[in-house]
Amino acid sequence: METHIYSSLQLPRSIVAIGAFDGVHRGHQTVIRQAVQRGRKLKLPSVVFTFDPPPRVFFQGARMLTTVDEKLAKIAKLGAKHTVVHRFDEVYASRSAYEFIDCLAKLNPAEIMVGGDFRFGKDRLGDVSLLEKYFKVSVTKPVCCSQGSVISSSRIRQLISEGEIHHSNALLGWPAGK
Ligand SMILES: Cc1cc2nc3c(=O)[nH]c(=O)nc-3n(C[C@H](O)[C@H](O)[C@H](O)COP(=O)(O)O)c2cc1C
Ligand SMILES: Nc1ncnc2c1ncn2[C@@H]1O[C@H](COP(=O)(O)OP(=O)(O)OP(=O)(O)O)[C@@H](O)[C@H]1O
Repeated sequence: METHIYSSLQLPRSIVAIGAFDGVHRGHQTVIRQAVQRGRKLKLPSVVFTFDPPPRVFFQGARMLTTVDEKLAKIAKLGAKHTVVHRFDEVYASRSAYEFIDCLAKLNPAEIMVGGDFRFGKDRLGDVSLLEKYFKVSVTKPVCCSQGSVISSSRIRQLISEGEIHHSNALLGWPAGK
């Protein structure tokens, strides 16, 4: 896997998965795997576009589940060809949804994979329907745990804070630290 930390990447065509991907939990794994599989099928490079720190860590001081290196190692295991890591800071967060779309356009995505609740740009004003005006978008169905609730990094953080390590590992889909 080629990693592009805080640098821009330009590609003639690609398949892109976007998200904070903190923990690279089972929901994230599904989004990323779909991009990897689609890329293999269409013979296009798969790109995971992510942020460091995760926006929720930056804005809300949430506990980070994986360091950027751990996150990159997990994404590599899932078979992505490239990972772009964008520094998430005050300046980046103030970029508009349209500026983010311009940035994605440099990757010439044939398809973009995200979950239905994906938001982007200043004040989270960009959503899936805006993205769909510019690109072909595939929305991954929510991946749920055996009890039926949607898996999220927030839920895993809560379980860890309650000492529910066994349960949090089940939602992560790989043991903590691996
Ligand atoms: C250019 C850009 C600007 C953003 N600005 C904000 C913001 O002002 N407030 C906010 O809560 N999140 C902001 N975000 C973070 C998004 O809400 C979201 O967390 C991010 O796109 C990752 O998606 P995910 O949380 O679904 O993984 C921004 C994201 C991008 C790409
Ligand atoms: N359980 C899930 N099933 C399907 N897609 C998901 C799931 N969780 C997240 N995604 C998608 O994966 C990408 C990255 O999501 P993100 O990093 O915001 O995860 P999250 O678990 O919802 O995080 P947080 O709880 O911190 O908001 C987004 O496109 C999001 O919509």
